[in-house]
Amino acid sequence: MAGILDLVNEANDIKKIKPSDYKALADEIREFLIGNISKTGGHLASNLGTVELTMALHLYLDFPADKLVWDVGHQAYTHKLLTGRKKEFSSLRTYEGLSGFPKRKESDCDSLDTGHSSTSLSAAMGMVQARDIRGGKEKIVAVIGDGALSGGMAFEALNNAAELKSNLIIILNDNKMSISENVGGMANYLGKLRTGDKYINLKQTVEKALNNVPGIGHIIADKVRKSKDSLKRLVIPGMLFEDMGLTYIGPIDGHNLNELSTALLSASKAKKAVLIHVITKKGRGYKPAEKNPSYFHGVDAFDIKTGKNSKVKKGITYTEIFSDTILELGEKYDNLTAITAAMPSGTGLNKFKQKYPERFFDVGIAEEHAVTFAAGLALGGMKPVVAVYSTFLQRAYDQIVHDVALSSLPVIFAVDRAGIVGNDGETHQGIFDVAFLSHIPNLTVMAPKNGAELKQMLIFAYEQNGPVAIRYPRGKAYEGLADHNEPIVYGKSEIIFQSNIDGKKKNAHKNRILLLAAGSMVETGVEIRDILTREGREVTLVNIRFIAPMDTELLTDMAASHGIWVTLEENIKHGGYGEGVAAYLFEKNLRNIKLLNISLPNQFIEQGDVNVLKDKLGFDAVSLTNRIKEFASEI
Ligand SMILES: Cc1ncc(C[n+]2csc(CCOP(=O)(O)OP(=O)(O)O)c2C)c(N)n1
Ligand SMILES: CC(=O)[C@@H](O)[C@H](O)COP(=O)(O)O
Ligand SMILES: [Mg+2]
Repeated sequence: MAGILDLVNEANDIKKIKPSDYKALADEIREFLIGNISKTGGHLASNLGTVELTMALHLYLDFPADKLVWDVGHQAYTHKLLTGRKKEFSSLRTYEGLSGFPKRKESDCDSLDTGHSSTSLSAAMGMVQARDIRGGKEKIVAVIGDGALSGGMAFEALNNAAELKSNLIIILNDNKMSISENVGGMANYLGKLRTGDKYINLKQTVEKALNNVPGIGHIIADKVRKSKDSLKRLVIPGMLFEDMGLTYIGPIDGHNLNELSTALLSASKAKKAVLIHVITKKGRGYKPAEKNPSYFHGVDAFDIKTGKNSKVKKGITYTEIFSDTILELGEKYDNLTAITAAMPSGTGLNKFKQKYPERFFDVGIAEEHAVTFAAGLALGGMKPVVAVYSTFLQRAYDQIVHDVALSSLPVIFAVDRAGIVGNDGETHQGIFDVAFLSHIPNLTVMAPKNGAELKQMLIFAYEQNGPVAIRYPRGKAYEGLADHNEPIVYGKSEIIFQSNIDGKKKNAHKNRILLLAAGSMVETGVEIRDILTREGREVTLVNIRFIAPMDTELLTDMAASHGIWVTLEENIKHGGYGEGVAAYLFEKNLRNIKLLNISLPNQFIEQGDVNVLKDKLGFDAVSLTNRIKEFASEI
């Protein structure tokens, strides 16, 4: 029997149902989310917390004319359900399926493509100014979480919001959580607001009290009402926002449709930025997620009854190796400090946090600050490790250049999720870090061939006096080549399999293949070398270890004995290692060497299972071997 959600989905408009059905709709949405995400995986807790909020927004806004801007956008599943995308939900975060984030190409009700935190206010403000220039009438609302509000961009936008002369509604969705517990001064401030009285009631209470004062009471009330500031100083809880030129409304119950609708209506009248502070519960409606919203922030498929992950664990991950190694280094060196930008769990710093709380820093969703904070720690004699996802490190480019590399400070960047990450799609693929790191002077950029070498590299990085970035992929660590563990020498590669360069075969040199593999591509290189060797080709496989500085000594040696070079890297082509090798060959006038640069295409890579994406990109060992054979046959 079609449920209310189906009615809304067909009508593509929540306004078509009766208010008496709202509660049932919310229940149906929650049941649908839990049922589907238990199969596909995804961001469950945040979405369970924003069901009523999203419904209220859809009752207030008229899509697609009005604009709703989600921050991060991981909590927009209900928005997608209310805008006709219910039937695609089983394809959530899969290749060519529904994105886990707002996507304008998916729906004209998605106003901004998001995935990275703290962008909503800036974008919404731009939309407001554009509306005013056009003389438009559309409503514009941004929804930002308390975690995202800890991001620098959000503060930059709030600072600028005072300039607005027309309506922007900012919904602050406060559930006390980022991925882990939210941190910082703003989190504390919001905590005070949460426990404070509601502004609307408080203001009326004060005015009523003053009016009851015999004689002069109503005069004071009148004065106070007229002199807004003193009233606000006296009663308003959201002083910080008010003093910044916004109007603050709240805190209100983010699960109460009436309160939400009243606040939206009240806010819509203001010709300025209005911040509505809503209190929600992350994970609401599913006990395991309510109890552990951090675990259920981003989940794989799970058993609804137990809440347990249905995925069978297949070996240790790079993140777990990082986590254990940092713990060992922390034990050995009391100047080792660890920093995360609101992702202690995802980056594997939870154990370090437990054991060395005084040397652990969660700075909130603030990658820029994290890097320069690390520079400060290094200047103070510490050895800071910034654990961060490749994609989020993009935020801190200038801090790396200007605050760390310029002074060659001993900061270690543990760049996790480097390469194709899969289901989070374009906004999360870790494919740009080699391009934006490897050209920075003084910065060493490394990539381990397997889990054991990640440990070796972290220990090696600790012993360096300058900044080192180590990039490694999401997921299970490669366990092959365990017997290849020669000590790391600065700037030097590791020859894994050396072909017989003394062979007397005709044109041996010309046809001998050199595979220069970086990080995760060494594993692929082993498979490629096996196939080619079985077919009688002479192949040397090198684990380059150092993306920067390049091991030019090795390249010079190999030029004398290998005529076909292939670089293998899991990052975009431009600014990659392969382009560096091409430049080297050109500068050295080594025209007889034929170079095939195998990297990811210079494009955004959509969502999907990592292996599916690699197949589609022809990035699997067999496809790459065929490309190499075709290239070699043309010579
Ligand atoms: C720049 C950036 N850093 C880190 C992340 C990872 N991340 C995704 S959601 C999230 C927490 C967001 O917390 P909040 O805004 O409060 O939303 P909630 O999940 O609580 O609804 C983080 C840190 C990100 N998306 N972007
Ligand atoms: C929405 C967001 O940015 C994070 O939750 C991210 O999806 C985490 O990625 P991992 O699943 O790789 O930890
Ligand atoms: Mg939150």
